[in-house]
Amino acid sequence: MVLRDAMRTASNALTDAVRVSPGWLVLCCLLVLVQSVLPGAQVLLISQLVDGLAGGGRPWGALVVLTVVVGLMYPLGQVALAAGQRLTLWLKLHYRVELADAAARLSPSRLADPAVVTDLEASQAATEPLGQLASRPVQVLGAAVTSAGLCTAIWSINPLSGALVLAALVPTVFAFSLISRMESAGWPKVAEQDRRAAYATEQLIRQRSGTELAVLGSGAKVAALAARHRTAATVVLDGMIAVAMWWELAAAVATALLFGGALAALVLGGASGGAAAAAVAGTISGLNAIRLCGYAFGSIVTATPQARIYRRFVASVPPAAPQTVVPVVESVALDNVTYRYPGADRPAFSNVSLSARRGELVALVGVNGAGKTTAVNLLVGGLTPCAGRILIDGRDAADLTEPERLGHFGLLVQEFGRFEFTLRDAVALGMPGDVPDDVIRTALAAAHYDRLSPDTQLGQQWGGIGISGGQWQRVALARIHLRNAGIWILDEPTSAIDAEAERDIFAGLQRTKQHRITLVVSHRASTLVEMDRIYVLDEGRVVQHGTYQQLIADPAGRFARLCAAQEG
Ligand SMILES: Nc1ncnc2c1ncn2[C@@H]1O[C@H](COP(=O)(O)OP(=O)(O)OP(=O)(O)O)[C@@H](O)[C@H]1O
Repeated sequence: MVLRDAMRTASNALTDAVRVSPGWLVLCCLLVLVQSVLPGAQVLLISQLVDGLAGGGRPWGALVVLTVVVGLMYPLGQVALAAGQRLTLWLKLHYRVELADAAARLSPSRLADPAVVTDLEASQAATEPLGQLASRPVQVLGAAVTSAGLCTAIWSINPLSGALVLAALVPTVFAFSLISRMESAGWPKVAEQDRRAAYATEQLIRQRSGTELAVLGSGAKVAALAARHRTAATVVLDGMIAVAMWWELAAAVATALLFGGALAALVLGGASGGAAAAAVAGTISGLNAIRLCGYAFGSIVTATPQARIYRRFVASVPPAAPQTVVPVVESVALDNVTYRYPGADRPAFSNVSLSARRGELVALVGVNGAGKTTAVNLLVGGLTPCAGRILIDGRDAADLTEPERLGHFGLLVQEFGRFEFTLRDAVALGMPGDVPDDVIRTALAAAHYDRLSPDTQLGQQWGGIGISGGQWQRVALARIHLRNAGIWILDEPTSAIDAEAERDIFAGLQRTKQHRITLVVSHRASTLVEMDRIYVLDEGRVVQHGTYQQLIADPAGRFARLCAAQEG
């Protein structure tokens, strides 16, 4: 099983190397193969040289060739190493680019699955060992050729010695199979602890969370959490190294005994002095080859689980489907929709029906946990209803492909991205393809943020400018203006924006509303006066709906109580 999996991993890595960097792979193979026949040749030449000298001759031929062979070993080894490193470099680049492409194709519904995010992170970590994988089977092959060459050379002197030299490979391969199986079980635990430690460390070094922790004086607590996870990972690793050390020691002793047996068989078989000297030199080369073979084989087996996660993840992401923005949508509706989060004991969203038509400004309002974000995720397809339908222009959204469905929406989420690119690039993310500067400027003006040049680099860490939370929100809003899809979903679109600009932004939405359906998610009653219809959500149900005036007129209603609580 371990062997079969390792062979599949090795063959996949070689296939990738053939595609990505065939030149370096071929050079690597050639150099390693040439290098691997040298120890066998060395044995024969030493035997001839020593026996020739003992016989009183001057074996110049053997001496010259032996000098060439020994002289070639070191430079060939160095060049093979460099070729292997270059192969690794290009493969690593290939895997990183391939993974970034796959991550860019992830749909919101897949991103909502925590297992997908875990796999993505594991795949990211896998690009490093994966890059090194292709040179490993070449090294194993080289070691096998070295052993076979030595075996043949020594066999010609004494067959039993030759067989023992070949058998000396077995303990190492066996030990590394066991070590690798143990490591395959241990690595996921190490990776999990490392992931948690990295997350905690990130909180310390990210500007926003780091500042909050510094102000709270609680950085040390987070550092202690990170240390706890790192320690747990280190303990698992340390245990694995201890076990591996014993297995390697046992294999080394068994190998030494087999080589010793090979030498003893030579002596008992009455070998000449030259043969004995050659066998000793061959033993040293053989031990090196076996050590390298064990290491390379172990690396393949250890990387196998990571390679499997990487390949499964990349293969699971469908090819890019171009998204076409749909600029005109007549209606959108939730039709009796129920949704229960996996593992939750009751639905977060129960039998909700609501609708909006082109030209309407519709609000979803409710306290924390009322179900507003769930409603948004159901609409855009991040979540799939347990019952009921989402209708876009009367058509069940479940019948649309994910890119088709997403093309209907411009979504401004509360946790909008603060993309520290140039202002042009940060806004141009709003729509596919290249966007001319005048279109970028128009979008920024619509979001009331037109005082900076599109060339401005955002983010001080890149030598650019720092901008405020409200200004970031306007950049995000400019992306929605640029996208200009038929349905706009704005989740607290002005939460970080000052009252004056907020008024302007809502007046702008009101003025241009006939072109689209606008759904606004908000807690704040002051922003809702402009709305044509308001749905009040409570514990996952629509408890009231109507215009602002209708809802406020019922002092016992949920909406009026919500407003009163906010004003109070
Ligand atoms: N991933 C999740 N798994 C399980 N339950 C969840 C998940 N996300 C939200 N919930 C639960 O679903 C309910 C509705 O949450 P939702 O995020 O939709 O509320 P919300 O109205 O957007 O709240 P807020 O105003 O705080 O953003 C809550 O009870 C919440 O605890």
